[in-house]
Amino acid sequence: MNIIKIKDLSFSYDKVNVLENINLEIKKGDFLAIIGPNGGGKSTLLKLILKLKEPQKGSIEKSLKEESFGYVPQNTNLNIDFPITALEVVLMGHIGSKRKLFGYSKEDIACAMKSLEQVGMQEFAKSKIGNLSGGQRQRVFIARALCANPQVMLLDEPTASIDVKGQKEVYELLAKLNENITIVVVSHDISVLLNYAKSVAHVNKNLVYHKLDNVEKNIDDSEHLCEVELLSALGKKSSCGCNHGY
Ligand SMILES: Nc1ncnc2c1ncn2[C@@H]1O[C@H](COP(=O)(O)OP(=O)(O)OP(=O)(O)O)[C@@H](O)[C@H]1O
Repeated sequence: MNIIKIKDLSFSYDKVNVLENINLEIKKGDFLAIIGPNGGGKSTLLKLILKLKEPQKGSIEKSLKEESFGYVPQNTNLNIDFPITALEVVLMGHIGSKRKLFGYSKEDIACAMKSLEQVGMQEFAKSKIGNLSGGQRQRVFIARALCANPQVMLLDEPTASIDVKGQKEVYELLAKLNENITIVVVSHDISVLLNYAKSVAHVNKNLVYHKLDNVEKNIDDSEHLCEVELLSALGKKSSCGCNHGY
């Protein structure tokens, strides 16, 4: 079943075309990696899917209600020096949350604790967000999106500035969540990511889609291959725009 169907989509900022004739179908249960060079249009594509921007040409059809889509943005607007706990960060994402004068309801807190448990961070509920590692903090942001009970989760570079061990932990968590939730993740950590993804969309103004089912995915994540080399290792070709002759 298609959850998202993008047809002939184009988008420009101030007449500069960033996405051109994009076609993509995202199926229920997919784990889609969106990769591509800096400025290639990946974040813009996520924002269009989330209706944070409107396409100038083409269409995006969704078979689920808007509230079924959870979003973990690239730069969470949160000052990590602000003295807020992991639990409070998660509570901010609880859709039914009605902030009371003296705190949140028991149900809100139970729901937030459940989300923290899902990401393995329950024991850090009372820790200040600034005292957590990058990987732990990211898991808290994922818990915040989980609190709204999404069927699809879109994440924009969830492992930026996290070490390889932390990256793997985040992707392993996403793979576990993928048992019930469709995952769409923008990332530059492709050597790690491709070991978890079921399909990959390479975005550089245009979009090239590869299904990764039935492909040997034992990619050595200690090697830092470029996107074209990786896709080529998977037996695919890409038009990524690097100087590799494709
Ligand atoms: N609000 C904006 N106004 C004008 N131009 C923008 C705006 N947002 C992004 N752009 C431009 O659109 C292009 C695509 O940006 P986008 O953030 O979608 O790329 P990206 O693939 O996510 O990049 P990165 O990997 O660096 O995060 C870039 O050239 C960027 O400078």
